[in-house]
Amino acid sequence: MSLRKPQVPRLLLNNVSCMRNAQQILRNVNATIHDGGSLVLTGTNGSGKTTFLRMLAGFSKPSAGEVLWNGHDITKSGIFHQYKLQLNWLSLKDAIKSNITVLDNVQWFEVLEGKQGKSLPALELMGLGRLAKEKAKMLSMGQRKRLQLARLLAIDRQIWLLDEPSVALDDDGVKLLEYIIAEHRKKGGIVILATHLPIEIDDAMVLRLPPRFPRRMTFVDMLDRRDF
Ligand SMILES: Nc1ncnc2c1ncn2[C@@H]1O[C@H](COP(=O)(O)OP(=O)(O)OP(=O)(O)O)[C@@H](O)[C@H]1O
Repeated sequence: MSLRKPQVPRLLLNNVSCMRNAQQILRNVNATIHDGGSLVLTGTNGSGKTTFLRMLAGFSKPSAGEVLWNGHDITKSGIFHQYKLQLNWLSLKDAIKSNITVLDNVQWFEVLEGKQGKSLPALELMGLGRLAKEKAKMLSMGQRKRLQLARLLAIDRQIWLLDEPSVALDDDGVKLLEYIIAEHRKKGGIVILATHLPIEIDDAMVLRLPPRFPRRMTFVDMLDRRDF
């Protein structure tokens, strides 16, 4: 008989609901995530994927249920202070400053983190080494996304919250994204991401959020109907 205590999950969502602007967006969500785990959020536009990530990032509080980190409620201020230092947030707003260099756009975040030396290797891994000394305004959409991913690597925190990380990436970019996610997880990192696009992540839990409103016939459906 094993006497080992059951492991406390790094993150636990216990019957969580979340409101936004007085509207119920998420209802009774449950998830358990251990070190090295990954959760992929899917669902129709407006189903609440970003809301889910924002709640985990602490931008909004659950209206019911609880989010536990190491068994502690993240909404308690002492806990949140420690928890937020584990988070790395990537969203469609990329916070890239156009008039400083690509390298400075990563290094600035790294320095704020009290770290050094990872920015250039991260940019090189993401295929932007050649552009490191250029102003960021030179970057294309996909290159901007690669820069955001280089930041994740340079800052190197445990919990990645990624909102549509593969948007604008080409095939190689998506493969790089899949690679850095796999490497991060091997080190015990956690990756929670929202996406509409296919992405290969081994053993990821997939949570499909239900649509918020009953689906009505759309223009696309009308085009599909032969008798129309
Ligand atoms: N700033 C806001 N204030 C109030 N309600 C909002 C706000 N942003 C989004 N919502 C509402 O919250 C719901 C969920 O939005 P959310 O952005 O989480 O969906 P999503 O699944 O990420 O959608 P998408 O696939 O389009 O990115 C939507 O129905 C939307 O109307």
